[in-house]
Amino acid sequence: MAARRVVVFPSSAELGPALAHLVTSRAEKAIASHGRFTLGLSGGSLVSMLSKELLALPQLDCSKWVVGFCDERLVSFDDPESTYGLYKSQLFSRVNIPDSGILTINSSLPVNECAEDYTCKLKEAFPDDDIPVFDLLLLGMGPDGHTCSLFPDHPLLKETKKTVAPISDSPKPPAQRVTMTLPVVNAARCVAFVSTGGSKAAILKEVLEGREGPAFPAARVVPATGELLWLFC
Ligand SMILES: O=C1O[C@H](COP(=O)(O)O)[C@@H](O)[C@H](O)[C@H]1O
Repeated sequence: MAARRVVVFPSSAELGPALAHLVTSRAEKAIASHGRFTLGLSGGSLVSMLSKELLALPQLDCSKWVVGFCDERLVSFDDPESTYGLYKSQLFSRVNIPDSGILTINSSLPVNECAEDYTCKLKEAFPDDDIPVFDLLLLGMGPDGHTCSLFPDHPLLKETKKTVAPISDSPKPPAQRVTMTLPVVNAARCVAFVSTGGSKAAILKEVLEGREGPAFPAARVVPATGELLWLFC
């Protein structure tokens, strides 16, 4: 297990540029080592912060990026809840990432088939890995300690075989989603949580310091050999 690094920023004005630097420095390193950069994106508050910060960079070359989704809501891409839809309008449409480098779900499928289809897409994108190994996963954490679409006390926390799982009883709407499982998250080369807002401070303390009772989903993110970073303000 690699060491965890926790960085506290006074505000999102400082956290944002550090996040952009993390992404571009990991991209540079990955492309130099294996010719492409594989990035897993979360939704929620991360979308606008990441998009704004990456677009503010003087130069951004995404031509060798392969982007997947740590979780995705099963809604059409033009629905305001669609994580892909939000990134498309705020980021992908403004940078040079090829369409073939964006691994979207098929939102017209029923949730179980959608998860199977996304599993196949990841397998095709990572033909040499038994389990997809992303260069960088950017995760959020909800005020209940959830991450991806892995919620407290949910049976999906125990999933060990699937790389992508369906969920149809998400306590946070929309109810139907697909999510990377903990084995994929914990196989990444680097996992970075981005957490902003005082409302999450109490739960963050419990995630970082542990608590009595079952660990929160976010606390179960412990990359086997990769790095774990927490960026929060
Ligand atoms: O529903 C979701 O929530 C989490 C946390 O979102 P935030 O708005 O509290 O940052 C997010 O990471 C996940 O991708 C999303 O589907």
